[in-house]
Amino acid sequence: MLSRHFSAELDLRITDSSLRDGSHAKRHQFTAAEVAAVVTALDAAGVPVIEVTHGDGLGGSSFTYGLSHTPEQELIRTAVANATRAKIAFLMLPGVGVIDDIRAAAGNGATVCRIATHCTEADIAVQHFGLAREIGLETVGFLMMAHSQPPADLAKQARIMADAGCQCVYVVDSAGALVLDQVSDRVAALVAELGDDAQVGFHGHENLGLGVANSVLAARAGATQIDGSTRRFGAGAGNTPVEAFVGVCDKLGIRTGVDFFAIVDAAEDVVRPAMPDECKLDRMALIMGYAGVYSSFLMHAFTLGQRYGVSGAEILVKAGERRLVGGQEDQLIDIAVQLAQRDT
Ligand SMILES: C[C@H](O)CC(=O)C(=O)O
Ligand SMILES: [Mn+2]
Repeated sequence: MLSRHFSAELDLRITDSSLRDGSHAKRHQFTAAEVAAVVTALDAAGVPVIEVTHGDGLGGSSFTYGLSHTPEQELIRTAVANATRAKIAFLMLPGVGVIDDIRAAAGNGATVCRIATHCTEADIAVQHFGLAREIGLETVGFLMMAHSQPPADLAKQARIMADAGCQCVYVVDSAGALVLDQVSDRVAALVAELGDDAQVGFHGHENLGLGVANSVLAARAGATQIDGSTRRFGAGAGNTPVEAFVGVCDKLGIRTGVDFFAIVDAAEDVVRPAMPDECKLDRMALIMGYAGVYSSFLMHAFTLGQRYGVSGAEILVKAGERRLVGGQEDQLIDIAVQLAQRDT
C-alpha cells in the first residue's frame, strides 16, 4: 500500500500528462526528440511523475483514434532514458490496449501503470490492476467522465478498483465539466470510502477555466495525487496548467517539490515549441465543459466538421445530448452525417 502521503517533504504528488493528454492536441505526432526534450526539462524542474503514451493510452494508435508518428513504446523508452528522478507513467484503457502492452511498457522501464475506465465500469480493469501489481508496477485508476455520476456511485466504483489492487483512484474530469464543490464532494466521497486502502487523485481539464481552482479544492478534500499538463498541453482547452498550479500551491503552502521558476521556463522554452498551437478556451472547448463532452472528442469533431461541411461545435452539442463516452468516437461520424443530411 502507498501511504496516504508521499514523504515528510511533500503534501501531494504531481503527474504531468503533457506527453499523453497533450498527444490528443498534437494528433499523436510526438517525435522521440520532443519527448526527450520535454522529459529532460520536467525532470530537472522536479516533476515527480511524467506520463507518456498515445492520447488514448497503450494501443491507441489506430485509424479510429489517430495513428501515432512514433511507436509509443519507443517514446516510453526515450522518456525513461532521459529521466534522472522522475518516474515514467503510462495510461491504458482496457480493450484499447491489452495486457501484453502493460508488460511491454514495464519492460521498457515505465513504473507507474494508470488504467482508465468509464466511471461506471471499473470492473473491466480488475485483471489489469492484478497483473500490474504482480509485475511490481505502481497502480493508478482513472474513473473517467466523473461529472456524470454522483459522489456515492463514484465511490463504489473506486472501491472496485482499490480491491483489485489500485493504489490511487482518480476522479477524472474528462469533460472539464465539474465545478468547484462538485470536485470536493467527489474527492471526499472517495477518501471516505477508501480510507487507508488507496490514495485519491484528481485529473482536471480547463474547459470551464477551473483546472487550478478545482485541483486546489481536490487537494483540500484529501486528494494527494494531482494531474496537470505543463502549458495546459492536453485535450480540449487542455489540463490544469502545472506551472500555475505549482505557483498557487507555493503561495498556499502546499508542498509539491516542483521548482516554480524552472517549470515556468520549461513551459515557455521547451513544451510550447512542441505544441502545434496553444490549448484554447474557445467556443468548442467551452461547449465541451458546458455540455459535459469528453475532451478527447475535440479534434475528431473539428476534423469531421470540416469533412462533412457541418459545425464542429454542433457535433459536440449532439455528443453531449447522446451522453457519449470515450470509445464511442464512431458515433461522432454518425452525428456529422446526420447534420450534413439535415442541412441539404
Ligand atoms: C483517454 C482519455 O484521454 C483519458 C483522460 O485523460 C481523460 O479522460 O481526461
Ligand atoms: Mn484528460
